[in-house]
Formats: sequence, structure tokens, C-alpha cells
Amino acid sequence: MPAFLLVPCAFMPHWHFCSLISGTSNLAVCIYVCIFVPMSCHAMPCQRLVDADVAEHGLPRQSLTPLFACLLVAHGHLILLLLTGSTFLIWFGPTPRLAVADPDLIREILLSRAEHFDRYESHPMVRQLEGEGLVSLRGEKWAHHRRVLAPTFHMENLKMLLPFIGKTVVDMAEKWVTMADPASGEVEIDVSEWFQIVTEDAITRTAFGRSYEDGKAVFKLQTQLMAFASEAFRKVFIPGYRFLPTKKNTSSWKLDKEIRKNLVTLIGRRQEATDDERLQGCAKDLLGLMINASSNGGRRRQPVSPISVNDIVEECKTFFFAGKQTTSNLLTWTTVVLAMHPEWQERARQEVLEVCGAHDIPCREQLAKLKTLGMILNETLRLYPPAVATVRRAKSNVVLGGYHIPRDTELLIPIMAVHHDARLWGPDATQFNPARFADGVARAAKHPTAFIPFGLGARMCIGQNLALLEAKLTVAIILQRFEFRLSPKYVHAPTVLMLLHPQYGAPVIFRSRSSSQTPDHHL
Ligand code: HEM
Repeated sequence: MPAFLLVPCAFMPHWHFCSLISGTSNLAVCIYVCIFVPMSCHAMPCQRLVDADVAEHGLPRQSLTPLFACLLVAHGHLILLLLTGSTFLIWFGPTPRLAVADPDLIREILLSRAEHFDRYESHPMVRQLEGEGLVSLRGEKWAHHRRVLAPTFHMENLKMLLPFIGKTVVDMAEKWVTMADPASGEVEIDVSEWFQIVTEDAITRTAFGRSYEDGKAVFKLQTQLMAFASEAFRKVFIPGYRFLPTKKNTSSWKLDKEIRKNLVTLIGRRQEATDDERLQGCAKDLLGLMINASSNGGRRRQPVSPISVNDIVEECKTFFFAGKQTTSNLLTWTTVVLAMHPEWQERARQEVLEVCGAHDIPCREQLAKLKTLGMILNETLRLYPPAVATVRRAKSNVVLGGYHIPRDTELLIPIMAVHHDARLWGPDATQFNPARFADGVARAAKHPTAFIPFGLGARMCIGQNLALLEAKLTVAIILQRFEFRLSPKYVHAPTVLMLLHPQYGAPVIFRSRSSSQTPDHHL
């Protein structure tokens, strides 16, 4: 039997240490830093793997802070891939994981032989954050929920949300203008914070539709709940601690109870609505679809698992979690790379002005014509995929690419490493070059499965259409109204805290295009 490729690599102990204690704990990172700092001196080489642009832009070097050390931990697989080839064993705490970065094998795992592999069950702390919805469900219940919820994300449905999302972006842009310094006409904005307003609004409309205001109140409570959960996630993990009646735990339980109470009231109100009201030309929202599915459950010949109030609560958590931060990270990285590459910024702006004009909120048909912007978004998703990896578990003993994989083996698909593999993307794999997507996604790399920011197969991201539409709309509106560049305060430090985000935020300097028409403006 071929043995797994065991890699004696300096990175293993770090991964091992950090993952033992919940992945991001400060204590673990301190241990990590003590062991690894003398060996690494500086983390810059790893960042260079992430983006060659850093060197070009002479961005400030930084000290090796604990969180920055996490970057190295998170990109261990990237380095292992480059050192060893595309299939290797890596330790995640006491558990071995087979990292698979070969696109043919990834295709087998996620698509052609997906029945042999299940989604990996997240840690309870993570599940608390992501909810027990679509992301973590499996088997028949997952299939039922996916079928029920899919219509929300059909393009015909989503395009009805565009004017609302567009209005939120325009309001945000107008606020930036009022914040500008009257002398210079410029304003510095940390886009990583502001974009969350846009994505929260979009997900609230998608989930609650015409009950938007009630939905906002629910998601506000959920934000507080998630703040508690993510704080706990960053601390040392003590099994069972989350069940103790500490001050924070009791506050979390109270919030959870309140969310359920609000949703039950909302569901009751929606159920009382007449059919006429339900069909008032509103977009199909997640809440409405789930309520219908719970009441239609009895009409199905073989009801799988009727959707309960608890299911609705958990799906709301899941969609809020899966839909908000991912898309705001994409928006943040897109703005950062456009600020780094003024020539692409200008090309994208000219296209937007030609297709959509200088002021109007772009409609679905216009967005579809923004080819350059589409290429830029793809290239951003390639270099900075918000979800850096995904994990599967073998359901039985299987042979994959000549390896005998025992049942229950975890398989890590390092999306970010695949996206940076020079064997697939060519020698400029670490460079920002949207032109590689000019002939479509399938032809951008040497393998059609080399680009998987939204996963692949049956469990591919259900929110992909919404994310891309929202991102295109938001960036188009910003390009119509502003020219922008990186703030000198910006530090290029992509780091992973569940998702890939800029460790020190993303301060960008915006200048309104109406004020920058003066002859002496410099960008
Ligand atoms: C740029 C934005 C986004 C990225 C990069 C992204 C990425 C992903 C990836 C990689 C997966 C597959 C995970 C796996 O195979 O294990 C996934 C699944 C999922 N995503 Fe997204 N996502 C994004 C936006 C959204 C949005 C806006 C929503 C909801 C409104 C959403 C909801 C979900 C859900 C519910 C799943 C689980 C699907 C299932 O298992 O059936 N995502 N996403």
C-alpha cells in the first residue's frame, strides 16, 4: 500500500500547536512565536508568496505580532505545496489531514466521486458562529433545505434586489463625500468596515424581503451574538466551558432566546398574511420560502424533514454568517488591488462610465456587460479567496490518485494554494493580472478546476450569484463617483481568521470625481 507522503517540515509543529487550542488562541500563538521566531526572523517571504505586489509598492515591513504569526500558520499549506508537490500530509492538532491540491483529484473529491466524501463537521465553537444551517447540514436534510432555498438565488429573483442594494451603496458614497476634507477634497476610509454595511443590508433583504425592518432587528441581535462567539473562538478552548453560566454565556443565551422570540413573531405574522399579500410581486426571500416549505411539508408524498422554527432560526444564522463577511472581504480586496493598480482602476472606470453612465444605479443588464470588472473580480478572488480552504471526510475506504485513504480521513483542499500554483497559472501566478480571465474562467489556467473560490459540485456556494452581483454593483458605483489610492497607513498583511482579511484594515483615500475634475489633482 503506498504510504502517505510524510513531510518532515518545520511548519508542522506550528500548525500542530495552534490547531490544538482552537486555531487562533493567543496562548498557542505565543508558544508558536517562541519556537518559530528564531527560525524565521521575518515573515515577509511568506507574504511574497501571497502577492508580489507588496515588493513593488514598498509597503512598510512589520513586526511579527501574534496575529501575523497566524498568517504563517494559515499559509503553511501554501509553502508545503511549493516545497513538496500537490498531495501531502499535514497535521491538524492530533489529526492527520491529507492536503490535496491536484485539480484532477479535487474534481474527484468535490464532483465526480463526491458520494464518497462528506462535508467535514466543524468544531462546536465554529458551529455556534455559522449556525446549524445549510453549511453544516448533511444527507437528506441538507438536500431538502438546498432545494427549498435555491430559488432565492436565481438571477431573476436577485435582480429585484439591485435597486435596494444600489441605494445603500449610493448612501454610503454620499456619506463619504460629506466626510471629505474641504481643503483637499479627500477622505480616508477603512473600507473593510464600511463594506460590511452594504453586505449586511444585502443579506437582510435576501433573507427577509419585505419584512426587512424586522429582519434588521433580528440580525442586529445576531451581530451581538456573533461578537460573543467570535471572542470565545479566539480564546483558549476549554471543553464544556460554553455550557457554564458565566456572564458572557448567560448574555449569549439571552440573545439567542430573544432572536428566536423575534423570529417566531415574524413567522406568525407572515403565516397570517393572505396569499394575495404573499404574491405582491416581492422577491422570493429565504424566510418566505422556508415558511412555505414548513406548511407545504404535509403535502409532499414523503416529507423528508419538515422545516421547523428551529431550522429557520439556524438558517438565518448561517446565511448571515456565510453571506456577510465573505462578500465584504471580496469588496475590500477588490478595492485594495484597484488602489494598487491605477491603470486597471481607470480601465474599469471607463467601462462603467460607457456602459452605465456617471450617476445612475447600474441595472442587471448593464452589470452583465462589465467584462473588465468581471475579470478584476475573478483575479481578486484568485489571489485573495475569502474562503482559503475547505475540508472533506472520507465516508469509507477509498483509493484516490493511487493513495489508499482510510475511512474518516480528513481531506484538506487548499483553495488559496491551488490559486497560486505556478504550474497551473504560469510564472506570473503571484501577480495581479486580470487579463488572464479575458477568455473566460475555464481558460484562465491550465486546468478548468484551478479556480474554485466558491467550491465545486453539489455543495458549491449557493450565494455565488448574489455575491458577484453585489460586488459588481458596489464597485461600479464607487468607480462612477471616486478615484482612489491606498493610504500610507495601509499595511499589506492578509491574514486568516476563519476568512482571509487584511489584518490592519484597509484604509483607502477617496477623492470625489466631481471635485477631482480640477486641473491640479494628483493620484
Ligand atoms: C465572495 C463571497 C463568497 C465566497 C468566496 C464564498 C465561498 C464559499 C465556498 C468556498 C463554499 C463551499 C464550501 C465547501 O465546499 O465546503 C460556500 C458555501 C456556501 N456559501 Fe458561500 N461564499 C460567498 C458568498 C456567499 C453568500 C453571499 C452567501 C449567502 C447569501 C453564501 C452562502 C453559502 C452557503 C449557505 C454555503 C453552503 C452551501 C451548501 O453546503 O449547500 N455564500 N461558499
